Amino acid sequence: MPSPIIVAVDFPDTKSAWNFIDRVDPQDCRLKIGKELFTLAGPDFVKLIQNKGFDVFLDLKFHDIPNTVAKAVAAAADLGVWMTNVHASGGARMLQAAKDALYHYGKDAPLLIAVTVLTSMELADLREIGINASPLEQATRLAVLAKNCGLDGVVCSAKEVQSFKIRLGSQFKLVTPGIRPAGSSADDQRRIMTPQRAIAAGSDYLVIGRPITQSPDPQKTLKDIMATLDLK
Ligand SMILES: O=C(O)c1cc(=O)[nH]c(=O)n1[C@@H]1O[C@H](COP(=O)(O)O)[C@@H](O)[C@H]1O
Repeated sequence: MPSPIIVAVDFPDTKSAWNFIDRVDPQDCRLKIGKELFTLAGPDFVKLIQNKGFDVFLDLKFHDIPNTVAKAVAAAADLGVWMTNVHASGGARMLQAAKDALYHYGKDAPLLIAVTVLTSMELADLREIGINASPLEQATRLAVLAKNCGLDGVVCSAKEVQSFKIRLGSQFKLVTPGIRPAGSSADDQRRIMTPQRAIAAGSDYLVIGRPITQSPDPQKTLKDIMATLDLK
């Protein structure tokens, strides 16, 4: 069974990124390329990683007017990535435009995932930006919107997964960052859960960065985390 772990390859330069990538096995994880490395190294870097056999989640969290997001999502599809994402808070017309842009790619289209409430945010952060709902309420509102617009799933906290699986169905993919093995630092994350509990709750994919990328032996840490998971 393919690994549910997506490693967030967040590094300040390509040399350190390659040093990491060369030490992990594409059988054991997929790789997420985000704003830092994509800004530094661009599409060619993504292609090189794909050529090494890794599925790539291009995490650029597009959030703009519908036309701009549609074009950006199509550019991600042209790169041949496995998964890409947009912010659900861009609204229904933006989400629909993103979905429509992938129509012509058929089965080669990347999975299109909407970010709900960032896992670094808690109640007080939502209040600060004028949202008077709990993270669960706000994430639910955005996840329902994403599902109604035909997206493949959402990025959410593992704390929301149990409720979302019931409400949104088993086919709707739940991608959960904010994953921290017991005893590791939360860093800037707020709504966190252990890998074992996140999988037990129903997460489809675990996004894990620093606990693996900063490990002296990333492949061993990856295997250790996989050994804790009860995969069905
Ligand atoms: O879309 C994401 O991947 C994402 C959404 C979210 O709500 N929270 C979140 O942490 N992420 C990403 O997941 C990764 C988490 O990294 P670590 O905190 O190092 O495990 C980072 O690359 C974030 O950009």
